[in-house]
Amino acid sequence: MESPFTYILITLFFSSILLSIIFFMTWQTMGRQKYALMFSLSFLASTMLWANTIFKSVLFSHNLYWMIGCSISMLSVVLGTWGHCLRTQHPIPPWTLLSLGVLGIALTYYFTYINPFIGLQMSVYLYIDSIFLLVTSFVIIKHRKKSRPAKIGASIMHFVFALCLFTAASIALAQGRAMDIELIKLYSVVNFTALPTAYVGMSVFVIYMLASDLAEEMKQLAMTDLLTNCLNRRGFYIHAKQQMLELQKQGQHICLIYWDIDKFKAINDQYGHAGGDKVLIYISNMIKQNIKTDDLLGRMGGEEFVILIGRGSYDDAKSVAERLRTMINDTPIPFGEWHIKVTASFGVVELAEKDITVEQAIDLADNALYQAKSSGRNKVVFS
Ligand SMILES: Nc1nc2c(ncn2[C@@H]2O[C@H](COP(=O)(O)OP(=O)(O)OP(=O)(O)O)[C@@H](O)[C@H]2O)c(=O)[nH]1
Repeated sequence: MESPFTYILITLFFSSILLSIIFFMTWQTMGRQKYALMFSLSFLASTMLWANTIFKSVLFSHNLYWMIGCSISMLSVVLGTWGHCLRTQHPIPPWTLLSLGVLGIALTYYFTYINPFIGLQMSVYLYIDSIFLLVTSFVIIKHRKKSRPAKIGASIMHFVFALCLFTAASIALAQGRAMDIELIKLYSVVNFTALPTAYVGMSVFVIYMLASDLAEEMKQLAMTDLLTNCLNRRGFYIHAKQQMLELQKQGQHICLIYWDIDKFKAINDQYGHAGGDKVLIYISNMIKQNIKTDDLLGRMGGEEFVILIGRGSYDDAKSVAERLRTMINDTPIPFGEWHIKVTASFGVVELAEKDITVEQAIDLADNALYQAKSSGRNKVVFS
């Protein structure tokens, strides 16, 4: 009859294989993101770690088994942390992670062969593993200002896993230079109860986090205009409602600007659809660069755009439209050997009343735009 620990190890071995396969498939199906491959390799390393522990007494001497286990464990956490840094575009350089991993292996080698010290031999690499997990926990939660539940969960699970490793390491260290059977028993209890739970919990939360990344990406895609990368009509309505409340709370003076490129059909006719597309992309980028990051720019369809802005006064807000009109008028757009001359007309409405809706504001601004068009184009009309 094998010890119950062996069955736990076998379960961990198979769980790690499955996790490695899941992340490999994620890598293949989610645009070959490097971080998913790193996670797959990290779990593959864990698989080898559990296999090494299962077969330890059969294959290797105790010290060799320990060195192999410590090296694979380091490899696994380095790859995992590296993956999380890639996912969050965190600037920690990979060589820092690798150096810390190599330091863990070197110290363990030193306390195993050169200056045998059982407490340090067993604990140093676990302490370093827990540093990696704490770094990962921090990197996940710091990624974006607003954390989603999946990220909070994944960050907490990495923290819990780090805490379990830290506890196991501290029990091992308490042995001192020689082995202490009672402490080894306690170490095994932590190793085989808290650690597997934290390990599986952490892995599941990472999968949940990647699924939630995908959901977020889909949501963004559904609200983005693919040609200009601005918000589309749906995205604009959703964001504008929240933004209006936010700007009202800040006591800002809000304006909605509805604008439309003049005689766009003629541009298409003269320069082809590609020329028209170039004009749409160029102008929307130019506008994005010349409004504040909090201002919302949306493409309502065709060559019609809308901007929601908040400023200290209505005069400031209204002057934005005139500034943008002049800029478009003064900036011929390079297209092949040509420079396309473009103008645009603007309708502007003040959102002075608190209970005005985005839809009503757009209707009013659209009326003003219509007047700008019918009175000669290339002008700004206030509602
Ligand atoms: N290149 C390109 N053209 C588009 C796109 N969407 C709509 N259009 C074209 O935009 C043109 C809009 O023409 P109209 O609505 O007549 O407006 P206009 O020619 O700008 O005239 P005014 O608005 O009155 O100044 C149509 O020819 C559409 O085919 C697009 O994504 N790319």
